Amino acid sequence: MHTESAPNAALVNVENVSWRAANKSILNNINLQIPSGKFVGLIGPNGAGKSSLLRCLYRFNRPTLGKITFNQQDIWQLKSEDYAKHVAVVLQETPSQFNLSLYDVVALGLTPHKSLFSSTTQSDKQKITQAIATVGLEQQCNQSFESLSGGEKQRALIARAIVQQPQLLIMDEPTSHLDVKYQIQVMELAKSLGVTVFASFHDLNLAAAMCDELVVIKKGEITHTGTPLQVLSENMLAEVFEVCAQVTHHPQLSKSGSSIPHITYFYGY
Ligand SMILES: Nc1ncnc2c1ncn2[C@@H]1O[C@H](COP(=O)(O)OP(=O)(O)OP(=O)(O)O)[C@@H](O)[C@H]1O
Repeated sequence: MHTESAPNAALVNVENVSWRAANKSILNNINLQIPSGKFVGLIGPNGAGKSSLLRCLYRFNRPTLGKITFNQQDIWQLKSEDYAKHVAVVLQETPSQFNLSLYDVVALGLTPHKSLFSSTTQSDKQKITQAIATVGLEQQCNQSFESLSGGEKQRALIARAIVQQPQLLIMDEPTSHLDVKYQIQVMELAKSLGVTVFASFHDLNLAAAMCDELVVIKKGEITHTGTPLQVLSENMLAEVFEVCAQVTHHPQLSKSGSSIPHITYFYGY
């Protein structure tokens, strides 16, 4: 398979995807492109279909209709181990890791790249140690994964993704249990990897600050796409999220120098 994409070419293409479960239409005719190298946020109210769409992208849900391509190849035509080499997933609920140490969990990122029974090389060990240092968890290296705090667990899973060296990082609400500092830290860490990221958010101000592009989904359909400035309008917030809000500008500019929208919510409506 191709492993390189030109910057801004679509790494992922979602074409006319619908997904039904329990006799209900959950996703309805989704069309979406995720450009290579961009940080794309998926936002929408509870039950809109964010996790369902992300699950289609990491092959947990098989679309009922339509097609998803990765580097122009249908993801269901790829061998699962090939897809796993290129796509890392960080979820909201940290899975139980059977008494593994933080180091062991991060080392799991190598699994898609290794053949069965092959041993860990010196260079593998270096990659693991380096990733742990990148997320600032050297002190916790031998601690059991289960004993880490929520923020440390999420950072460990990002370290696992760093070791995996994916082209695409999918994150489903990875910060919802974290305090403000870790919310920012985990997302900035994901951004610093320089890979394509597709992440769902509930915190719209965090999404505005982190994302190059936003996709809005409501009742299984995409309603808006564009830059945070284009998408996060007071009208959209009223229509899609049913809140009364004022959108102003954040005092900081984004790294690319563009204005970051900032939402202030009004109460009592
Ligand atoms: N396997 C399934 N079987 C039946 N219904 C499902 C299944 N998976 C999801 N749904 C339903 O699909 C709808 C969308 O769920 P989904 O988890 O994708 O929404 P979401 O936007 O991620 O929501 P939230 O913000 O609350 O996490 C919900 O009504 C949910 O109950």
